Amino acid sequence: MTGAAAGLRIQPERVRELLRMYLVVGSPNCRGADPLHIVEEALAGGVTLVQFREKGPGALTGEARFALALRLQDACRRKGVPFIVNDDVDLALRIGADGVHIGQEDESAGEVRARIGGRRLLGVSAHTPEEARRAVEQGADYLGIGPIYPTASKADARPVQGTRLLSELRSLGIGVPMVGIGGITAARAGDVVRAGADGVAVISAVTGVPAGEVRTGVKGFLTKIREAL
Ligand SMILES: Cc1ncc(COP(=O)(O)OP(=O)(O)O)c(N)n1
Ligand SMILES: Cc1nc(C(=O)O)sc1CCOP(=O)(O)O
Ligand SMILES: [Mg+2]
Repeated sequence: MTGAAAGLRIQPERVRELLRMYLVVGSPNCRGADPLHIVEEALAGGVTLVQFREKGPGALTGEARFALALRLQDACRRKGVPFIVNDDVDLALRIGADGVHIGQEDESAGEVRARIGGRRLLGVSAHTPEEARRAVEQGADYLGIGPIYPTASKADARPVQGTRLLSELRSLGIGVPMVGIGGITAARAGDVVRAGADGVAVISAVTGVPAGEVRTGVKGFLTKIREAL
């Protein structure tokens, strides 16, 4: 499937900035609130990248999932914020998303890069220096490193690793853009960035607060991130 053209041309030198405050979101994370409203509030607060991760108990399937992806992508387009699809390359191509995020249990990075072409962003989860190097060789634009802290948002998360792997990868000279993920709160965001991440990827600290607090919550994250850069 070739699908719709990607909407935004993302320059490689912009990737670090896009990772600063990365919202990962699906309807199961929104605790009954409208995911579109949560995403719009998060965009108003200043999130820099959004990943559609429709996964876990009660996740939408089929056309309802497709329709939600389109609505969230439209909201991101209106703000000029890139929209990434988790795991599902077919969906990303069908809606003309700006990229895909995959893990070690998904299709290989090389295969996904071949399918999405050079214009779309490719994010890959890595848990060791070897996985990080292989992902970069196969065309990853950025790495997702986690779980940094305990998380309730991913049932099959690997053991918590703290900020150790981020620092190790940087000390090995791996300079690719990286984002920390897993249990990250505004209070912890500075430590993640100081360890070497270009930004933080967050589910519950944004989607799990009352909708009226999402915007100020995101602004609070951005303050801590900027202080740590
Ligand atoms: C930014 C970011 N980093 C890591 C992940 C996790 O990806 P994966 O290991 O494939 O797990 P699932 O999210 O698919 O359950 C991510 N989604 N985003
Ligand atoms: C989607 C995801 N991936 C992880 C990894 O370790 O790769 S942790 C995680 C869940 C992040 O959600 P929260 O911010 O609520 O902890
Ligand atoms: Mg995955």
